[in-house]
Parts: sequence; C-alpha cells; structure tokens
Amino acid sequence: ALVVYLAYKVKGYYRLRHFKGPPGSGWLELWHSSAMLGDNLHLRYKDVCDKYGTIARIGPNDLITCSREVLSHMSAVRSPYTRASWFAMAFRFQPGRDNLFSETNEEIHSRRRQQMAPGYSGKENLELEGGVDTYIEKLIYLIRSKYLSTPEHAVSFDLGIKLQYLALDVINSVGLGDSLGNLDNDTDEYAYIQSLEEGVHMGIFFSAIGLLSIMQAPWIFRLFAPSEKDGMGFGRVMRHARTRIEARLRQDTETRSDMLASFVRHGLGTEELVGEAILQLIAGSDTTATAIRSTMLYLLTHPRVYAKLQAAVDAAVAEGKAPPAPGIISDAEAKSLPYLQACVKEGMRIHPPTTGPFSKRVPDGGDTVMVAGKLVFLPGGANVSSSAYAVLMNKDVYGQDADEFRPERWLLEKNEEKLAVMHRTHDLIFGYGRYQCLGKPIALMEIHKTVFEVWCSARTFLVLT
Ligand code: HEM
Repeated sequence: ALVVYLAYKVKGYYRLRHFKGPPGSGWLELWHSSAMLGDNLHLRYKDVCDKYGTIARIGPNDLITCSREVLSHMSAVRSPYTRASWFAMAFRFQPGRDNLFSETNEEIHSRRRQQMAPGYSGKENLELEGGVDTYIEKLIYLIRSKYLSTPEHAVSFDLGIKLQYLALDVINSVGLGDSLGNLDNDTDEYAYIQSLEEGVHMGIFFSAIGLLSIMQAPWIFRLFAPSEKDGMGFGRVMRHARTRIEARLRQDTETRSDMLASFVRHGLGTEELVGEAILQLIAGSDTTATAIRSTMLYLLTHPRVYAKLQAAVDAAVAEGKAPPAPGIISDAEAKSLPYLQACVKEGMRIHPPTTGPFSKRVPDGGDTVMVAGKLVFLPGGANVSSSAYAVLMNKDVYGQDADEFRPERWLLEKNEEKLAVMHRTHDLIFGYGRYQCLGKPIALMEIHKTVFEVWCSARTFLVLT
C-alpha cells in the first residue's frame, strides 16, 4: 500500500512540476490547508501569484491563476472545462441533491441555467425593481425612526448589520415573494446570519482538514448539516422557504410575474425550487451586503471622495435626475450618474465581495493556454482556481496605485483600449460566460440604489454625520 501511495504521489508531483509554488505544495495540501485556516486566504492567494507567477501551484493537483485571459477562457460558453468538485462539496445543501451552483455535470448545469435565466431577468420578473425599492425604503425608515442622533442623545448604529438585513430581505422577497422581516423587526430573524457565519467557518475548517468530501456522505451530512426541523438558524430558514414554495405552488403561476412563477413555468419542481431558493440566500445576500459595506467603508474613510459623491448625489436630485424624497432612484437613473457608478465599481474592486477559488477542472487530455506571450500546457484533471484579489490589484491593468481607492480611475482614463481591459477585468467579480452570476443585475441595482439613497442628504445622510 505504501509503495502504491508513494508512486501515486510521485506521479502527481511530476504532472504539475513545471509550475512553481510554496515549498511542499507539490506533495502535500499543507500550505493550502494552513492558508485556509488563517483569516486572509485572499492575500495568501495573491502572494502566491505575485511570487510564483501568473499560474502557480498551491497543491498536488491544484493551480491558481491571476490571468484574466485564462479565467475567461475556462468559463467561456463553449469551454471544455467544468466546475471542479469543490463546488459540489462546498455548495450542496441537501444530501445528494445539487443546485445550479453545486452542479458539476455541465449538461445538467446548462439545462438548469436555461430554465432559470428568464426568472432572473426583468422580462419575466416585473416585480423585481419595485421589490428592491420597498426594502431600501424600509432601511431608510428604520434609520430615521430609530437611529437618529440628536445634540442631547447619541445613538450608536451598526450600519454593517443593517445592510445585511437589507440584502437578506431583498433576496427573500425577490426569490420567494416575501421577506424574513429582518428590517421590520430590526433583528437577525431565526439567527440566520449567525448560523451562516458558523456554517461557513465549519465548511472552511472541514475543507482545510480534507474532510469536506466525507461530509457529503448522506449519514454524516444529516448529522452535521442544518435540518428543516431545526427551531433556529439556516435549517429554520430552509423550512420557511419550503413553506412559501409549497403555498405558491398551490396558486396559479400564470397570474404572477415574479422569479418563483418563472421557475415553475420553466419546469422546476418543489425540491429543485427549495434548493435554488437556499442557493439564492447564500449567493445573493452576504455578497451584495459586502459590496455595499466595503464601498461605504472606503467612502467614509476617504473625505475627498465622500464629499464629491455627496455633491454629485445632491446635484442629481436638484437637477431632476433623481426623484425627490421619498422616491427611490430608479435603476436607469442610477446608471446615468457616472461618479456613483465609479465609486461602486472602485469599492467592489478594492474589496471584492467574493474571493473564493471557484476552481475549474481542466478537460481530460489537457489544454494549452497563452500566458504572458508563452504557451503553457495544463494537464487534464488539474484544478485551476482564481485569485480574484490578484486579478483586481493588477498594476499592469489598474496602474501603479492599483491598491488605492480612487474612483476617478474609471472616469479619467483616456486610452479606450486600456479602459476596456479595466472593465473586462472588473467584470470577473461576477464570474464569466456560462458560469457568470445570474444575480448580477439584481445585485448591481441594489448596490447603486442603496449607496445613492444612504448618501443623499435629503434622505438619510444626517444620520451618518
Ligand atoms: C455583489 C454580489 C455578487 C457577487 C460578487 C457574485 C459573484 C458570483 C460569482 C463569481 C459567480 C460565478 C462562480 C463561478 O465562476 O463558477 C456567481 C454565480 C451565481 N450567482 Fe452570484 N454574485 C453576487 C450576487 C448574486 C445575487 C444577488 C444572486 C441571486 C439573486 C446571485 C446568484 C448567483 C447564481 C444563481 C450563480 C450561479 C450561476 C451558474 O452556475 O450558472 N448572485 N456569483
């Protein structure tokens, strides 16, 4: 057994030997495991790319890249690459049952994506924008009614957690037609956020010690994973989703034009609907809240930009480019405000909401890619992960001050070709091609609207001063 094991290790080492990486990473998972157990995995991934090259080795069968071209190539619509088993191990929430994100069989994935894409678009989901507006109004109402400081009395206020309430309420309302009531009750309903944070830590821990695949065995899964019978947490929210879905399935879907009705019309059954609803909660709430939080953090800590955005927002209202209070800016109006767009773009670049590996599997037989003018062979079956942080901090793309928050970089660049590369690189935040985020338009709509409304003096800004 030992000889077979050693032969297997040596073969594995030689397959990817032409890629450099941290010491020992060609033989063991130790480097990757310890990086996962630390707090700054995104920085460790970036360091590897900075030190060992555009494609580096981080494990016996694992590579990582910061090349926009390679990442786009792997996810392109007709690419022979597939999602690596990491997706199934990390994102399967029901034993033995996949959702759009965890599905590694490309045939099934693309069929499911076709069924779901219309529900994510405005065409079959006419209630989308109004739904987002309702919850932004609730956030503003919550701030104004409960958290206004006065000269006599200061009220402390955690904007970060309220933005998570907002994102969760929006995603529940978009996906299930009703929110959990986080903003209404000003609380983490069913302790979902707390339970998600615990679940993510647990997932990373099991991933680091190499037990994530064993966790997928149905009896172990049932032991550790949340259950719909739980009184609180993630499992309780799963039960909420099922109850809502079953109630909706008893109604006529033709009379509604929301996401759930669209999914039903395109053939999704009860279990698939529950799985996709849970995926939406995970994929669409923390990500969007993080994008708003990081953009606001950088705005609040950069007085020059802060003042400039406030002036731009107030001018938009004064010039009739955005509605006066209590109206909420429309998606179309937000898209026409260049400085708002630039601030959000830069906020998401400097602190990307998702920095996970999103590994893709090289097709059997291998593939040859072009990196920095050189052809590089990737052996079949190897996993290639993304170092999002290295991609977005690339000085060749964003200039020598790439690690600074400067929204003007998106407005002052005169070289159109360079600007196009900056945008294309930034687009990777939402993935690419056949794996591109289906929730991208919803997320961007929510982020722009929220930043605008919280920044507008006439509505809530008094609270932050
Ligand atoms: C700032 C917010 C968001 C970011 C940064 C983000 C990022 C991503 C990324 C990087 C992927 C592709 C992963 C890959 O390459 O395999 C993805 C896929 C996905 N996202 Fe998002 N996402 C965001 C918001 C949302 C929202 C709001 C929703 C739901 C309403 C959502 C639903 C999905 C779904 C369903 C997929 C799977 C697409 C597929 O497999 O075909 N995301 N997202």
